[in-house]
Amino acid sequence: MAQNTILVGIAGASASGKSLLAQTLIKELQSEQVCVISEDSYYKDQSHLTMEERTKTNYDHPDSLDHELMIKHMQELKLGTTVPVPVYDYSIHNRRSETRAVKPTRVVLIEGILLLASPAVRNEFDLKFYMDTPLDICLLRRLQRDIISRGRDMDSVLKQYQETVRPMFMQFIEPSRQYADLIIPHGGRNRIAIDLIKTKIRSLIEKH
Ligand SMILES: Nc1ncnc2c1ncn2[C@@H]1O[C@H](COP(=O)(O)OP(=O)(O)O)[C@@H](O)[C@H]1O
Ligand SMILES: O=c1ccn([C@@H]2O[C@H](COP(=O)(O)O)[C@@H](O)[C@H]2O)c(=O)[nH]1
Repeated sequence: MAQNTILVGIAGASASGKSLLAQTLIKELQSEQVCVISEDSYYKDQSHLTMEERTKTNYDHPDSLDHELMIKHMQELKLGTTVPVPVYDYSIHNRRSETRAVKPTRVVLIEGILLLASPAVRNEFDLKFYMDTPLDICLLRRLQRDIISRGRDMDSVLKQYQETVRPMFMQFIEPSRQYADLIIPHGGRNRIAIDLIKTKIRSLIEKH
């Protein structure tokens, strides 16, 4: 039996442009056969911790993510099942009580920092991309984004960057680059990469 849902992974450093690339593809493809899930949705539930304790979590280590649930959802999507994806709220460092129903569209884009770091997760993907944006550019974009959209201040972003974001990038994310099928430079506005990926996705939708 032909596989119905194709899973496409977009990995890379925080603020490398993964989400922008995924959203641009969704907007420009204008197809009901494509949707996007963020790995961030699968940060573990932290309701049992105080806000102060939550700020100390290492959100760049694989242990902070419920990859088991994510893999279960990836496998269910491939079997044609709609899945309840958790909704994550960065401002409280926790999941919200509601979930988002994601249907098994022909192509499901999944974007996240640690998608290629473990064999169990990366083996579920049919196509794997890695956003290869220089780290200093990522830091500048993260500072701006986290202050404007994620309820953070400059001191906390810089402290977290030095204590966990950069070290975990070196330990887990950068070494996972070798597992990508395609490496994308210049961030989420790389027009040639966007057009090539759109052509590939359209051909997958048409073959269906
Ligand atoms: N090529 C680019 N040029 C300018 N800004 C960009 C570019 N790529 C991403 N950004 C901006 O940088 C920030 C981080 O990008 P985002 O897509 O959220 O990264 P990620 O999903 O990898 O964490 C966002 O505010 C986004 O609009
Ligand atoms: O509560 C949280 C959860 C995550 N983070 C940071 O988010 C990034 C991953 O998301 P991107 O969209 O790829 O940037 C990761 O580096 C975590 O440090 C957080 O700060 N707080």
